[in-house]
Amino acid sequence: MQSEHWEVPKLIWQHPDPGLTRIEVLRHFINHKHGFKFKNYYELYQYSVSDWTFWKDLWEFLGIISSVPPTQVIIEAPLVDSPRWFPNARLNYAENILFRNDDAIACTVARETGFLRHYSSRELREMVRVMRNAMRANGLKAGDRVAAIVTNSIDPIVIAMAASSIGAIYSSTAPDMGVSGILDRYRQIRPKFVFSETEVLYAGKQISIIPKVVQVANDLAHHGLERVIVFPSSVTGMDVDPRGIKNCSILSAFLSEGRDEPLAFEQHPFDHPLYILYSSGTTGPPKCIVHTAGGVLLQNKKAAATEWDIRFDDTHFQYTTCAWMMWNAMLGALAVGARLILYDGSPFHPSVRSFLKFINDQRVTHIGTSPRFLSEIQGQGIRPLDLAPFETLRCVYVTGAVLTPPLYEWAITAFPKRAHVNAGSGGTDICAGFIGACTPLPGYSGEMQVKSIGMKVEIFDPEGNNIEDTGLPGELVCTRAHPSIPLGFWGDEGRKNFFNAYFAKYPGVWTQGDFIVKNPKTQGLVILGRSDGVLNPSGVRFGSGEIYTVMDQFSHVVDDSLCIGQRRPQDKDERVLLFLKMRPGNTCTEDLKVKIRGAIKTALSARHVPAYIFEVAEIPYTVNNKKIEIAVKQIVSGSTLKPSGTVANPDALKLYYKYVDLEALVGQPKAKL
Ligand SMILES: CC(=O)CC(=O)O
Repeated sequence: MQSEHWEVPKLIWQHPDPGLTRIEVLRHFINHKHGFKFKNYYELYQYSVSDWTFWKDLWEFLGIISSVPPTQVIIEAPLVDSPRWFPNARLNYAENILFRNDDAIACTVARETGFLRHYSSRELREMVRVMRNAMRANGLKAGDRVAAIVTNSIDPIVIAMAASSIGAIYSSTAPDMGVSGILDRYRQIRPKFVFSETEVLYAGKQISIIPKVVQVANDLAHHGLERVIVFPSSVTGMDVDPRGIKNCSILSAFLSEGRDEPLAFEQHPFDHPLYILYSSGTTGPPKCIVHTAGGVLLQNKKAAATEWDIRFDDTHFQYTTCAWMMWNAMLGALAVGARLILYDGSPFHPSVRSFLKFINDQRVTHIGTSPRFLSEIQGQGIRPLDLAPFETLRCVYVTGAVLTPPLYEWAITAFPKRAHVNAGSGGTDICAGFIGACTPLPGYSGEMQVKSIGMKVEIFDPEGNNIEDTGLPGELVCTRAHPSIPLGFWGDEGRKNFFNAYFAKYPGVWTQGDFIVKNPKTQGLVILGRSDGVLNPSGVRFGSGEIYTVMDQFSHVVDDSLCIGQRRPQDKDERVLLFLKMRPGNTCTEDLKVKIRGAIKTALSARHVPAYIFEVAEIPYTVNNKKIEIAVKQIVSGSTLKPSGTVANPDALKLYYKYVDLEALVGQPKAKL
């Protein structure tokens, strides 16, 4: 769509008192400090992406705790070389996250069973102290790796903060990941310790993960692992017998090995490694992305404070596993003095109604969720506001996939008007956001509001021209350094894989792999899908997100959908295939297909109409709840794939092989309408 065809979508957000927002306070802070006269977010943003001093301003504004404050902001270097930030500063990440030391609740652990346990910030620090001392007694030192197989509970925070207090590097996976997925990751990073829970509770089922831990421990013993530390889940509190697991202790025994020393935070450079996260490739070994302590701290505290406006004593609930970067990112809320809700389990068990009431009862101020969750409750005909008033709720942040306009518009009526429904996009690659919310600015249906402060995001055409003001879609790129560019990939000799992952497409420019468009009328941004999943029938390029938006109209009968392009070696052109997973009791009738085709034609164009629509039993997802489009596209185009441990339901991929030979299956494509 060219610039002149864009419209201003429905207004869905307007702050009643924009001057009170933290991002506005940051603007005044910077104006005052430098004598600038920036009038609005956009002027502040321009400064943030053209003058490195912005990041020092931000450091001061956020009150980053350091033993040596920075004097120099950056040693400039090409992005691909991960420029050094704040080279002379010394700080500790955990010291910043655990800055509160009082009786206010820092974390609340909750489970499907109704289990609830609060931890004050004083208790949390004490747990970290004991863990740190045990780790030190067992020889953990800066740069060593500590890995975990854990649910979202208090334990991963304690382990990660204790590791970080020493300068060790923390990495976690969720217990639902398969053995090969865990080994693909941890064999590469060679952890010294692995911490693991022994059972998991999900959708009412208690599952022992001991057999998995045995396999992981025995294998990793050949890859540098010195100790396995197991503990029962906080819900069951069951006794654990560590005898079948190599080099294994139970947590209480491990903790008793530490000396009684006070909590201390070792001071390291800003770019000291903190976390290893994994790229969610659905085939091939995962890439181990090494993130820096200072970069993650500055970015995640920035987002908590200025993007979501989380404040001291607020309550933040990000629904996530410990395998998704949103777990790491949510710790930014602790760094501003808020409480975290740590929930693990299904949001639908015993019922989504009780889950929503729990959010209300815990007086949550900020929820982080996914479009999938919202569309599920919408599809079930549940409107949260009918269940509870959500009196404290101020923000509903949605990420992980595209939040479509119908879902946006439903969400603003489903939650209180005061709650800022907004969407953001970034990724594991930077452990931060590229695009997100700006509370004082108006928000429009289907659009993310702004480029995040400090993030020089542009939209490129295939030749590398910036096309963002044309209204045409292109590649999301980042053309300037920011503090959470990772150090690189673990074990990536010569940085070859790092280069190929982000810099092969445009020289010197970070390519994120998202297909994006900007509405020139509002400056709002819309992710249309992953750029390697772009659909391209007869030369019309569009993202699957556009089809999913239309599919929201059918959410009462269609549970989920997957839209991909098929192009086999013998095909002259690509064709669009749409797969539907129906809600129980519904089938994909010819009549429904006609309605879907008609809706797509009306909303988009005849060129967007799928050549085929099929009912399938399952849509494949990654363990981080992302639809797997690329692997399905490859399968239906004739490739045979070996799914990686990142696929949550690998058997679902098998359902798609039969669509390679479509002609045998259904004959020639029908006329489109
Ligand atoms: C912030 C994000 O972009 C999170 C994700 O989708 O992985």
